[in-house]
Amino acid sequence: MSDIAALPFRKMHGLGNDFVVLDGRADSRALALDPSRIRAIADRRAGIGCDQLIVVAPPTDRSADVRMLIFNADGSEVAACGNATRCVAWLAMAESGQNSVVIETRAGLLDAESRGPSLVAVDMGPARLDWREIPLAQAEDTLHLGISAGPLADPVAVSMGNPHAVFFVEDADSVDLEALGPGLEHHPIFPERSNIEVATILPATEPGRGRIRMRVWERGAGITPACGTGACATLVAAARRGLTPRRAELILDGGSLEIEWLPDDHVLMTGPVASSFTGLLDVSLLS
Ligand SMILES: N[C@@H](CCC[C@H](N)C(=O)O)C(=O)O
Repeated sequence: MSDIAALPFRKMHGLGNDFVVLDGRADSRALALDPSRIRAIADRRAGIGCDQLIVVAPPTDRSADVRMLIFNADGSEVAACGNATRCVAWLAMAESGQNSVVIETRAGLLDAESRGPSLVAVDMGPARLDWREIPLAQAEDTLHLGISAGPLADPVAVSMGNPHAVFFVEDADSVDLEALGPGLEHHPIFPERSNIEVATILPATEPGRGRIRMRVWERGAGITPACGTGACATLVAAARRGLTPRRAELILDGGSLEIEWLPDDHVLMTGPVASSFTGLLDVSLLS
């Protein structure tokens, strides 16, 4: 029998966008996973299966309660993940018994607070709109990016700490994202690749609050049922184009998020958190 202990994990999700969450504060092996191990854990047939692997780590900034590391299913480390931020905030608030928490990410310090037993609001920081911040390979107007693929054209580029290209279409549900996503994700205009959103503006049901149907092809993960940063980027893109007010319900495959682009340019995201089960990672996935 192996004397190497298995590593505890928790499976969580935000609107079906699912995560394997490891605690690097309790076991430093979680802080040293290389991309091939991350891919093995994320594999839905041979591993645990997830869209992103999240490692909770000790903060390096004294004003933060916890730090989170974010890895896509393909093993790439990224700076932002809206749905996982709500999950980590929920865990940190459960640990501390507090109603609010500060989370350190590579995209910055994010303030989160509880809005109910399994509802969390996160200030996702400012939307970044300069072409260098997306980043793009060359100077371009981020409100009208000159790229296209099949029926998709003229996206808005927004960074929420990670890159997004939002295409507005008549009917987001009829877009073949499986076919169009990979080429757009790897388009040469995006030196760090990009997340790709397709969005349709729906009739509003109350004044001052838009409604947007959105689907996503995530960089490093493919089609997922929801993307928190994608929802933030889509609301910002719609408001910049004058298609909605600065607040909207974003209707994703996995459910809805409430998004508001605040006057200080920060984006507030509110949505649910779910903890599915806990388990032990087989040591064969760690070596
Ligand atoms: N699912 C996430 C975004 C995860 C990272 C993204 N795929 C990227 O590569 O930037 C979310 O909820 O925001």
